[in-house]
Amino acid sequence: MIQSSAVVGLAAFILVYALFKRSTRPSLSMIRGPPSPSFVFGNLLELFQRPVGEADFSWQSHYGNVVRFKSVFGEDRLLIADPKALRKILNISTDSYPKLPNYRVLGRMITGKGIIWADGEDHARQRSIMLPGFGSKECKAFLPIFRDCADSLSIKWMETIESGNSQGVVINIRDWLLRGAFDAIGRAVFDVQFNAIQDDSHPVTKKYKTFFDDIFGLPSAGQLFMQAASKHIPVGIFQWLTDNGPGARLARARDVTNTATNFAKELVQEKAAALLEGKGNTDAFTLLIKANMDANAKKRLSDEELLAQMRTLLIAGYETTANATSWILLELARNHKVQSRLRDEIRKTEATIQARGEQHLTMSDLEAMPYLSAVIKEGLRFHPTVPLSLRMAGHDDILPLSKPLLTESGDMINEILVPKGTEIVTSICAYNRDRDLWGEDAHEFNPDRWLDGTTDDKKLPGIGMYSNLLTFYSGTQGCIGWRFAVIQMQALLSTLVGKFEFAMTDKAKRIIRQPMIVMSPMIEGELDHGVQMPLAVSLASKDGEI
Ligand code: HEM
Repeated sequence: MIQSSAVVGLAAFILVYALFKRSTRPSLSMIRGPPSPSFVFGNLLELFQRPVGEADFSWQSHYGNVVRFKSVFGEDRLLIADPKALRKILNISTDSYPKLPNYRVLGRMITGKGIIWADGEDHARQRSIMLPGFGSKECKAFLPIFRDCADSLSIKWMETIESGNSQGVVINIRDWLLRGAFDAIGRAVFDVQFNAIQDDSHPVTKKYKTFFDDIFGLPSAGQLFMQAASKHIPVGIFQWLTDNGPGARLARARDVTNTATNFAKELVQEKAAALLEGKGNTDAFTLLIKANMDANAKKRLSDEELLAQMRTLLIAGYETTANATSWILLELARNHKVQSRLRDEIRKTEATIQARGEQHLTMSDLEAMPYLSAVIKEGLRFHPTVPLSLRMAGHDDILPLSKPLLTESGDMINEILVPKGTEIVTSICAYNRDRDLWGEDAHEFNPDRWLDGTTDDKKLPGIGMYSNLLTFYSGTQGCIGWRFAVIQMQALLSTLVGKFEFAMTDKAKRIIRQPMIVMSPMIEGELDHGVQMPLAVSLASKDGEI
């Protein structure tokens, strides 16, 4: 009784406060957008309860690359996919577009006060210590680890196919790719053997395996409401609520935090001791600790921040890459010609390696495979694993637009005034499907666009970490692990597509892209079975024919 009165009281306070705040702010009413089906939830359910991109693409095609939609209690938010506007937000005026304070509280709950939580100078300081572990040379040096993981996965799939008494079996490839990504992160970033491909009983892999699904998957209307409305709760109180509040999702997050913190503490101590003895390894985290030891006192990360970076790298690095690779294999299963052409390129590379009298692919081999690169870029464009991110206007600002935008009054404008406090969805998935950038067939999976001149770097807007894609975000908050991810995907795809053929199953035809911070595959009608991508897998013929 007391609890429900408190909830009603809190909701009433939020409503009054939200209406007051809104009445004192300049309006966004000139920007067009979809009608809101509900005063309480606005358009949030369309955006976060439907498959990824459905709302973004439909709004983009109706209203253009800047869309006004409603958050809770009729509050305006913007969805932005316009390249020039995004460039200003992410590359030019980053400090004017901070992360949302209430979402930072959620970030702190999941990773601690690390780089995902940090903003402004704090963020720049943390990032400068983390970057040396993820340079081009460092990531290329991880190739043997990625190859090993791909080989171990292949052995498991071969065993499954052989035990299936037939040439083909159905394998939940997403589950295996997740195990492979754990092992890759474990060895390359932490120099730890999780051995998840062999057996996923390590306490860390067990706790993290369904982390995103358990905490962010299939959010109820109430949860979405609370996430958005929490902006009106003072940060200290919201923080206390996430640390102590009831609810299975919060309890799950706290449980994972405890496991991860214990794991991180041991490892940080071990690595620091090894470095002091002059025995440091070349895993990314050792490089990070070394950079920290070498930094001047003002720049140095505290012990708490070091632990937070470990949790951040663990969380940021496995599901993203595993899902991205799964989505590409789904496209190959759907597009046999693409799959076959990729396998031809892999066979030619294998022949070159044999002719050299060697066994393993090198970075130069991978870099000399244009079709593999085109398939990966197209997969990352078409299925961006992190489909959106939120930012807020720190002060009134003017955003330039790449293309004139039609307003409610019928005028065409070339820039928009964004009032201080406006929450902005930077739509990675909508930017990646913009027809002006990627061509009329932007909604089709077509690796050739990267080879036939359709995507002309000179015409693209100069944002993103990789090939003008927004998939790894952009600017000083762009993904630091993008090279790590791309090389891992190169190793995985060249090994797996060389050895196996992938085909659709009845279930795979019902795969949908579920939003859970990352974009994960689920089967329509089987959402309660969790994340899965069941594909038919058989041995690929040696001559590359399917
Ligand atoms: C296909 C794989 C990946 C995708 C699509 C991806 C995507 C992203 C995106 C969109 C962001 C920006 C998030 C935001 O600010 O809201 C980000 C940040 C980040 N990513 Fe990745 N990521 C991937 C793999 C990785 C890997 C493998 C690592 C590390 C091993 C990693 C580490 C990070 C870190 C530390 C940040 C925070 C950077 C900062 O705030 O300065 N990511 N990633």
